Amino acid sequence: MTSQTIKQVRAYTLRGGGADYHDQSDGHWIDDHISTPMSKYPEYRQSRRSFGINVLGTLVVEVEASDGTVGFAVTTGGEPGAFIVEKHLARFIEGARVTDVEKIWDQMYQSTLYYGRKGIVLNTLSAVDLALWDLMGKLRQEPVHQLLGGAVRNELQFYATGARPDLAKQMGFIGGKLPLQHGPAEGEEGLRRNLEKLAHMREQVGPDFWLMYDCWMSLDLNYATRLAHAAADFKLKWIEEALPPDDYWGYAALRKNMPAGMMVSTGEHEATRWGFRLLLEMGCCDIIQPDVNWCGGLTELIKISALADAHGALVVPHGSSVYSYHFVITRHNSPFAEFLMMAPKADEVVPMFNPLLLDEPIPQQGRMSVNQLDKPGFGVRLNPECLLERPYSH
Ligand SMILES: C[C@H](O)[C@H](O)CC(=O)C(=O)O
Ligand SMILES: [Mg+2]
Repeated sequence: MTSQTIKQVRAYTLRGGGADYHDQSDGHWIDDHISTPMSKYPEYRQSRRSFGINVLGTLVVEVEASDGTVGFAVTTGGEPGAFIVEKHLARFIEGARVTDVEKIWDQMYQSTLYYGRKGIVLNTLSAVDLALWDLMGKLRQEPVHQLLGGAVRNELQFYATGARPDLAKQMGFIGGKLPLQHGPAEGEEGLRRNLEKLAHMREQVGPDFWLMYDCWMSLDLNYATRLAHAAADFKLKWIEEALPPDDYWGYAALRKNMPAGMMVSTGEHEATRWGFRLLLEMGCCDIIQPDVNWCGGLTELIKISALADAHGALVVPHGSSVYSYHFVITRHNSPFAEFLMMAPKADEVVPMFNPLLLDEPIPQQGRMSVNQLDKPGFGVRLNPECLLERPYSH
């Protein structure tokens, strides 16, 4: 395999679900009055699609080795991501050895520093990196979790994110994370509704099931502190992404303000070892949540995770489907994983990147055996019924 080089890299886009899991149709819980940084504008409060949460769509990156074997990965990045891959990053990938992941990562990162560092550029870079890991696995006929050092346990355990933790409990998950629906602009009435929802769910699921609130960057320090203290009565396990991702100082203060036993989690919109270093060194949170498809891919996540381990923080990746599963099963400081409920009513388990991937494993009774991951690479295929477009080529 070491002699294999990369013949070609190709970038495609897709609309409607897939890696851009916010790109859903009307009536989906994920777009039903969720608190966001845009909620202060009443006209953008009811729907996140109204302010363009789904404008990017899915990006698919394929890398083809000299023997014709193809690795691929997906992310959120759509057409701008496709442009970056085809017009800029391709020069560092084509002709390189398949195993040169560190060098390719470094060249992609350093060459985009002047317009990158986070966001869409890092999403795109992540997809290239993950496609290379998929290709290495396929060429070696080994699952990626084996390339990462091997599973440290026989199964993954999941909590579910969605509007119905009560149903998630019946489906065997270990916890349920609700989207916070009302932000500071909705005042005391909104705060009361948030707490009523939590109280109702606590009643439904009993005292021991984990309940969390995902605040999607939408609160301020005062509101988040008040919410956390009031939510302690209903045994909220953690408060997630309460503040804007650049407010490291706010997170550090929030963590100090937490009621006993409640954790702060964040990081799904953070990227690279340098971004996570700030979160960890400033004591911003107990759990970091890098999205494997956004934070820099696996090559970077290995570094982020080691740093978190040294700081005593857990790494529970945001979403990321198979890209998370293959990593989490190999790390002691990633004791459980997230499953995003993509059924419109959160009432059944469907694959997270539905409909884009074939063979995408799903939890059964909130668990996934390592055997479900024992296929070469990430073990998934592109669904030929999803019509991919290649907007640029080089
Ligand atoms: C439910 C959240 O608002 C968001 O759509 C997903 C997320 O942040 C998470 O799964 O975590
Ligand atoms: Mg979140």
